[in-house]
Amino acid sequence: MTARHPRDGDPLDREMDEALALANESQGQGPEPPGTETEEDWADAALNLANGRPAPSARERGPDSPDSPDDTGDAAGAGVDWVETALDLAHGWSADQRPTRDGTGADGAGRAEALDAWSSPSRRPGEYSRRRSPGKPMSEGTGAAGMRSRAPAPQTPPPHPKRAPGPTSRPHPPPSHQPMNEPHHSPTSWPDARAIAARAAVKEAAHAAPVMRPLSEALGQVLAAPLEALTDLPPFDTSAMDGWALAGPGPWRLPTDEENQDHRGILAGHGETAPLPDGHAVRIATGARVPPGATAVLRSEYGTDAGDGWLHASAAHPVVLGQDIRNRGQECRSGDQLLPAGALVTPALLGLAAAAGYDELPTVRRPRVEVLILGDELLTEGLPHGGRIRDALGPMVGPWLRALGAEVMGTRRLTDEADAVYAAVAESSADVVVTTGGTAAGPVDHVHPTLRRLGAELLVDGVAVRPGHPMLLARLAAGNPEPPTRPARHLVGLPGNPLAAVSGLLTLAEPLLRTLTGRPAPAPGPAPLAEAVQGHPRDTRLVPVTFRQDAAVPLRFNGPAMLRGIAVADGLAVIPPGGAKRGTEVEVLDLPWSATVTEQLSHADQTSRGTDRARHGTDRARHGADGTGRGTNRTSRGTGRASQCTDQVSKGTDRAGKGTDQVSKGTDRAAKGTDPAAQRTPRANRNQRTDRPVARGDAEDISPREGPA
Ligand SMILES: Nc1nc2c(c(=O)[nH]1)N[C@H]1C(S)=C(S)[C@@H](COP(=O)(O)OP(=O)(O)OC[C@H]3O[C@@H](n4cnc5c(N)ncnc54)[C@H](O)[C@@H]3O)O[C@H]1N2
Ligand code: MOO
Repeated sequence: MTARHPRDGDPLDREMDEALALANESQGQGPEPPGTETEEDWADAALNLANGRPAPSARERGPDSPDSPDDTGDAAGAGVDWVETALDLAHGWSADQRPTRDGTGADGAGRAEALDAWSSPSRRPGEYSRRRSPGKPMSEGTGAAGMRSRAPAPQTPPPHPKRAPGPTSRPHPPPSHQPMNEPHHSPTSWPDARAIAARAAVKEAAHAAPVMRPLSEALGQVLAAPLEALTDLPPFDTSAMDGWALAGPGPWRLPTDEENQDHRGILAGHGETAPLPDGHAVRIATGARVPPGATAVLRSEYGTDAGDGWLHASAAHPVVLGQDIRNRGQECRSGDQLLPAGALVTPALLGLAAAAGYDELPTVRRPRVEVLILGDELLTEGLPHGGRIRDALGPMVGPWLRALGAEVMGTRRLTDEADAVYAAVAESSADVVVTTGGTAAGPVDHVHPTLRRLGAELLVDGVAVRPGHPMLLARLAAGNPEPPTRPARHLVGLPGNPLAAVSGLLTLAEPLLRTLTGRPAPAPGPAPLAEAVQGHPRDTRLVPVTFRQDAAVPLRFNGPAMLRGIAVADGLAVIPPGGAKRGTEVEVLDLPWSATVTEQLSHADQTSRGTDRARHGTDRARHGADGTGRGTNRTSRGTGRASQCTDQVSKGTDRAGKGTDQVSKGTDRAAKGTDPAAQRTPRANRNQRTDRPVARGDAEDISPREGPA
């Protein structure tokens, strides 16, 4: 699905994405990235780093420079944008010097407005866009058939001119054979896109009825209601030790043989026993119900039964009132809230729920998701051949969505035919349809036309993020062809470039599914960068990182079409427009790998029992113990991962060492409360599951009367 009309998009943006990827890989040889400095600096640095050479002055370069952009295949026309501007600035070209796509110079009449922008090279990209994009964004009523955009005004500078709306009044539904898509309009900022995705399905989530699941099938689900204790815990006064239950001060009279029908004394599981008279003792086991009248428990190693019918406490261990008795209700009283709605059902929660009297749990219904893979060029097996490549997203997206809490109904591969895509989306019974590929504006990119034919509402149409900017989120109308009573469905359009698809998963699918699965938002997890990362001047970048000593180390192979970096990553660092210097605390998005591992373990465990029931249970447990897994993920950060990534990272220990310095400085500052980053949760402290509200029952509560074990 790669054939494109030359006027449709941003090949130069993509070229710059690749340049950014290369720049990161070769930072050791290049200048420090400019951070938030000028766009010209950024363009210079990116290009030099990408080309692996020191930065010459702009005047040293000319139109014959090897990094000339004239091989990009982009038509000029509406195609002028900040990247071209940056390239020209980097090359020292003026507008009329800049080579055109056909190599003949300025492009003629259609170019006039664009050329106007070149006359002031110090202008920022938004200014060019503003001058050349007088039209309203599509969201303000461009009349694209059936499509409305709710995307708020972007925080980033105004849109790329190619995405600025043109006249889009088109009859509804448009013809399915429409060869070319509408131009993109203004991208939504990355934070706004995530916020919109998180809010998009609030109504649907609220109306979904909880599903009662037996404890054996509830692992990895989310509680749909608070977990309230159905009993006191412990439910009765309990002996904490093997020994004797005592009444009053000693020595204590032991039962005679006649009285002591069971020489083992009171065992766990026995019903209520006769009251213990003052001055008497009786053998008792750990977990047994303490008899009425007992005032303490004496551990077997602290007392002596001399065989004369009397029990003596050792002088070294004087008996304290109530010692080694766990009082009824010490952990909770019946009706206490143990965990809030939204808590992830972990193995520990299952244990607690059982202790508190539950046989089954009310869980949030998992959203049903269908994955549609678009692209005639994709092979499902064997080696790439004849211009065709392996489908990397089919095997990846479904499991990723499961890890995010979805029930994946299936993954279908579709041909690049408009009607096939339309039919698949229209007929899907999924709550969320996730497509891959076809989001751009080429002749066989059918996602936008399909949404138009369906009268979908575009909530996000392009995001100011690299990679992944063509990603989209739409609400599919609940009317025809569906029954009107049906809740709205959503569609997440992931771009075809594999890392761009990952970016879409984390930017749009994760917040959408988080709402639909009732999970709380993860606490922000900033980490200091072990090295500087080049930024895009206008868009957020998501860069695969691994952790070394809690600093985020950017990984190589982070180009839009590459998965090699993300495959060894611990997370995706959120690099703000303009870039980030070494030591800067940046947000790092977690990857749900460990949940997938949990799924596999669960699967292995269940299938070894070989029952249908087990298969069912595995399916249900599939998205795994997110929270517990995260802890594991984080603790492994400084150890195994670090060695694994030695050849992944572009810098030696020197840089990382400096990064570590920055970490400790950051920590110091945070401790003093002077650093704004201290407002957020440092990643190092996040093993404590800050993403889950703390309920009363979370607090450790050890009876002061229970001695040390
Ligand atoms: N003229 C323009 N062309 C492109 C633009 C643009 O703005 N203007 N944006 C580029 C960017 S950025 C991306 S990302 C892609 C998104 O395009 P689509 O979502 O329409 O995806 P495709 O064209 O179908 O595929 C893009 C690329 O990815 C490969 N691909 C697709 N699916 C898979 C898969 N399942 N497994 C592995 N690889 C896949 C496909 O072969 C293409 O190479 O558009 C750019 N173009
Ligand atoms: O390169 Mo695209 O940004 O991969 O989305």
